[in-house]
Amino acid sequence: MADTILIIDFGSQVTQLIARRLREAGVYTEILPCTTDPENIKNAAPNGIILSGGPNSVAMADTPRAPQIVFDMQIPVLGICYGQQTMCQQLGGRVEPGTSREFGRAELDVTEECALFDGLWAQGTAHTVWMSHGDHVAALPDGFRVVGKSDGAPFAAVADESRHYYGVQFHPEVVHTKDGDKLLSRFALDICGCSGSWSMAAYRARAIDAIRKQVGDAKVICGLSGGVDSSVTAVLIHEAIGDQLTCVFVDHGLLRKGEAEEVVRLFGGHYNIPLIHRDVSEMFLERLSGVSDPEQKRKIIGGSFIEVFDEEAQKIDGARFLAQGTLYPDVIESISAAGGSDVTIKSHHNVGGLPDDMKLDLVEPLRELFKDEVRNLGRELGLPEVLVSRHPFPGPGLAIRIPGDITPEKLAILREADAVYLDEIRKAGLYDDIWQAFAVLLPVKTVGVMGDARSYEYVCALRAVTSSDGMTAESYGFSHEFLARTATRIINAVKGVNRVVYDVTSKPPGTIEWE
Ligand SMILES: Nc1ncnc2c1ncn2[C@@H]1O[C@H](COP(=O)(O)OP(=O)(O)OP(=O)(O)O)[C@@H](O)[C@H]1O
Ligand SMILES: O=c1[nH]c(=O)c2[nH+]cn([C@@H]3O[C@H](COP(=O)(O)O)[C@@H](O)[C@H]3O)c2[nH]1
Ligand SMILES: NC(=O)CC[C@H](N)C(=O)O
Ligand SMILES: [Mg+2]
Repeated sequence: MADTILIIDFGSQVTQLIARRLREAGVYTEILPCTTDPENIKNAAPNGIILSGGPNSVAMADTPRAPQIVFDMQIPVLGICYGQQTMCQQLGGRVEPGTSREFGRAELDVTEECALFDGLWAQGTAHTVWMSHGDHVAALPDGFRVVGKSDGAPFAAVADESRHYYGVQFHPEVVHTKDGDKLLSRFALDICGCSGSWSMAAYRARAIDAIRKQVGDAKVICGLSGGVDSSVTAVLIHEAIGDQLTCVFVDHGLLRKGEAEEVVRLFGGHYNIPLIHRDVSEMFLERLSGVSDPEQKRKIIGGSFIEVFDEEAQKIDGARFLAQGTLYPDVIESISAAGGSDVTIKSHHNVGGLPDDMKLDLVEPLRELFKDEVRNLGRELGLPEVLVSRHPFPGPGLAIRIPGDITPEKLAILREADAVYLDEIRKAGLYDDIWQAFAVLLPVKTVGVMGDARSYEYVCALRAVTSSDGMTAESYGFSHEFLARTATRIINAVKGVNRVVYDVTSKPPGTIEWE
């Protein structure tokens, strides 16, 4: 069994980032909700435990606490934000509510040396950290001492080295906390004694094991879009269960130009996995006709996808499972997690857009990973680089790139404009510098002058972003010359567009897609 750090989740938006930082440090992690049965904590046999942040207030009655077993196991514990607060209170300290709020950047003064900071942050130095709290620890339990403070948190870092207990009010897991990753790695490797030898190869082995256990000798169908996530999912599952797997590629009429042929060629050519190609474009377009609300579009698409998968499953005797390339960002944006803090931003078709009465059970081996980790897993599995480094393309396709209602005419215009845009990006050698690029067709017509005549046509917006995991993103800084050239080519080549604009919004406050 690998070294394990257990994360007890109190519902923070960034709990998964703790897991991710530990994976980067070569440490295997498991996340359990704070309401878990204490037996599960014992059975995980962790080397150490991290208590996450959360939206509740320790100062209120009936808010979650760490199961007592956490403190009975005599292993190192690190409490982060809510985790620090509840740890201090449960061990005999006190938390004060709502007097000194800190959100965003703060300065941590290291007031004393401690094992957690060893070799990293010296006494008397100050460091930029990221805070997000209203409550703070106001009295320490026996055995603890303060080792760092900030303006809003007199007990911003605390330690009881004899028991190997540590607490921080700031969030070491977010990139805005400088060297926060090193702090977490120090906790896992030096304080908990993990070896740091866990890797994507180990993830692959564990995932394959879990897939075999879950599906037994049943048959599985896998929704394959030709994108990175579903390709990695399919190859991983194929490695686990071989010919029990059939892939289904759904052509919903919302794909990009030439995409269906490309998927069949890219995937069909490389792998020995049966691939069913279903053309259901008429059904999708009919159901979407006249619908302009983004969430309604997403629900219709999610439901229709499942209908097609159900039909295909029935044709394959005994197919009980549906595999999807769902990633963690799809999950966090779509549903409210155990702690109840996550708000719904948009219903990703494969999570929040799923119907309630699903017949197939889900197999989602990538559900805890971020995009760049999936790419590394794909490389580990030997997928070709052209597949692994493809830009993401959303399941609902062009439907969420045409604000307002969708018509065959608008789809045709968008397909052409998008193809020209991507061709220009490839020609300029920029494809791999950009995380995702696409065109959007706005439901707005403007006046232009073309060949001395008046035109009255749609506006096309171009979007390109850089990102590492899609959770945050920045608009890509094209040269003006590139944008002007591309705009000219789109207007010349695509009938129905007479104006092109570039979207410079980052995420947040925008999202990557327009709906
Ligand atoms: N056209 C499609 N046919 C079948 N399944 C699909 C289709 N589009 C999406 N899916 C399913 O929905 C999942 C989520 O879609 P998503 O776009 O996030 O992933 P992807 O297409 O595999 O990868 P990428 O993010 O690189 O586009 C996919 O992994 C796949 O299982
Ligand atoms: O498969 C998907 N089904 C969806 O419903 C969906 N919505 C957004 N996306 C993709 O997710 C990433 C983040 O997008 P947003 O910033 O727009 O939420 C970007 O890469 C988006 O393209 C989706 N992918
Ligand atoms: N991010 C957190 O864990 C916040 C903890 C608690 N809700 C507070 O405001 O102090
Ligand atoms: Mg996709």
